[in-house]
Amino acid sequence: MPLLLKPLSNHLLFAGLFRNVKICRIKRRSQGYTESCTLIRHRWIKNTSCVRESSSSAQKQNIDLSQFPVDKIRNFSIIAHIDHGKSTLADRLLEMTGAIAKTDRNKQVLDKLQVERERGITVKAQTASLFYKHEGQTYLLNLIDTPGHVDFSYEVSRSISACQGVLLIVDANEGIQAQTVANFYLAFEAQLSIIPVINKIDLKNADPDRVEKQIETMFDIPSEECIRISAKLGINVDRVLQEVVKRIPPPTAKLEEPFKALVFDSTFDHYRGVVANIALFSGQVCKGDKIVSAHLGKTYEVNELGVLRPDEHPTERLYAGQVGYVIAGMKEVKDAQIGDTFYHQKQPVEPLPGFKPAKSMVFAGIYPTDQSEYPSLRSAVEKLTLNDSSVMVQRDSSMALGAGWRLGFLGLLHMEVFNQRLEQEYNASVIVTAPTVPYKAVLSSPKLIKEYGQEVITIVNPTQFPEKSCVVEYQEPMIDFLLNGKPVEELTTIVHKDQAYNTGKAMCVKLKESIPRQMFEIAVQAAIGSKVIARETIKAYRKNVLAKCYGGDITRKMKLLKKQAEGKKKMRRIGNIDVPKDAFINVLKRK
Ligand SMILES: Nc1nc2c(ncn2[C@@H]2O[C@H](COP(=O)(O)OP(=O)(O)OP(=O)(O)O)[C@@H](O)[C@H]2O)c(=O)[nH]1
Repeated sequence: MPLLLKPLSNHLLFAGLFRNVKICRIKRRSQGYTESCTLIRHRWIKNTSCVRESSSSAQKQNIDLSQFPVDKIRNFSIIAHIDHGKSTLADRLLEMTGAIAKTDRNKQVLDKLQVERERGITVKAQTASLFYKHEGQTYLLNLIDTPGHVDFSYEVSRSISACQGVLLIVDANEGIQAQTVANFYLAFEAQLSIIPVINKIDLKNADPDRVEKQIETMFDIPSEECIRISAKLGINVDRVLQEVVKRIPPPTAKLEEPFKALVFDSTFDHYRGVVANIALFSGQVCKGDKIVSAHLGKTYEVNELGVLRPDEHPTERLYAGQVGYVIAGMKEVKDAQIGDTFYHQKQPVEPLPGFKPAKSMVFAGIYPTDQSEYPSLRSAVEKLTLNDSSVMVQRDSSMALGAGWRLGFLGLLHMEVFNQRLEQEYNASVIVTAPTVPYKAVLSSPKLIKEYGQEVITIVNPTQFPEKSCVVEYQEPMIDFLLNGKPVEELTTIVHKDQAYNTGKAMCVKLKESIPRQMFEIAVQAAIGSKVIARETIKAYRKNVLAKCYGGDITRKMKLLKKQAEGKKKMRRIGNIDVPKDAFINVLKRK
């Protein structure tokens, strides 16, 4: 029986009725902005996206992207530590370029997911194309807002692959934090132009001078290159756009070469199948073209393509250097994997390198609460992992809970957000087992070595722990402590992953208290592998031992300098940092 919907006065019927299908989508207008909702089995669920008020200039007019040759394009990401103001700055840039209306309701527009709005954090990178007039020329700026939390850093590394530059936002009060450093290095290693932006200068405790010096010391970027802004109040934000045009180079894409595009993000739309976000490295593509996925070798016909403003805005074509979306009848999740390359059917190209797989740090089992819901949960997990390719998926089963999966996440917050998205976006009801970290076991039993085909195995499921008698040793993840980027062996410690952040933070604080200030600023960092999880900064100090030594008594001056040198000898040198023995004792005693 078709389900009948009675349109309410202030509701707008969006997608019609499907024969024998109890799913309907409507848009309802509430307090000035429009929300799309999905009705499934007589239950209202809020959809993942909120369509915000757009400005009149951003109404769906025809956009001819051919007027933007490569030299009129700038692709950039906004990167920063959590809460330093990336999404707020993105709002201002969208407003200033007319993509959204300037109203109090348009807050963190690029945080489209319900989970992002509820938690007030970004978990998915989002793209928006802006048109910006500068010195009589109109530029196409493609902005990607990224998450700040370490658990979503995979989003940052993927976004960076579609860009030539970044805005590195630093809070004028908090200064450089762990993810500022980690994200800086991601951009630096990708050889992108980095524009430091000191945000929140309106705060009472803002100290932009100090932050400018930090940026100069840590990243070797002259303080004159920093832009001081208040994203909240819109102070000096216009300068950010001017500098994007001036300092970020255009993409090196060539229009005359065959079409080649990198899939840097994908979502699954319940009605239209896979929507792939692509960055065009060369050539052009238009509606009706036959494109091939290099990963699967499958051919698809382009049904729709366009730019994100930040909502989908169809266009006729996309050209080299541009960033947009493409819908090509891909109904299966595996049809558009993130990192895949698309090319024209008749012009095969060498695929782009794609992305390094993410390394899972936390594992948990996920099972449907009711086994009859296994097929629908499988489809939900597949669709969500298309949108979040950093989740590792392995089939699993348990005597008590039945068939399910063992999923690998980048951290506990990542795990929570994934489960919340399963519930909110797919109406899934799941049982999640206690999270564990991956362990390694060095096997001694020849039988087991033969069975696994190797001597060292990784265990992500506690039930697969081999018998103690068959194992030489078990290994678990550990933190290294870094002083100005150099590891300190003595402080390397093994802790449970759950306690890694707290232990790392506490030891960084203790080290900061114990290491005397030196002639230069010192970054004390706790890291797991190359991932920095906590950080403290020891400010620079310049002690002039000759300050009280008046006149030209050279022997007295020599004595003072010798004494200073002897004092330094007592300290252990690590790289270029002097660490007194007491500092080690203090920190280790604390354990
Ligand atoms: N006073 C002041 N507050 C700001 C400014 N910019 C952002 N904020 C506030 O800082 C908080 C975090 O801002 P967001 O824009 O969500 O930060 P974010 O970096 O996008 O956060 P994540 O994406 O979760 O990492 C919000 O409460 C903003 O209102 C500013 O210039 N001044």
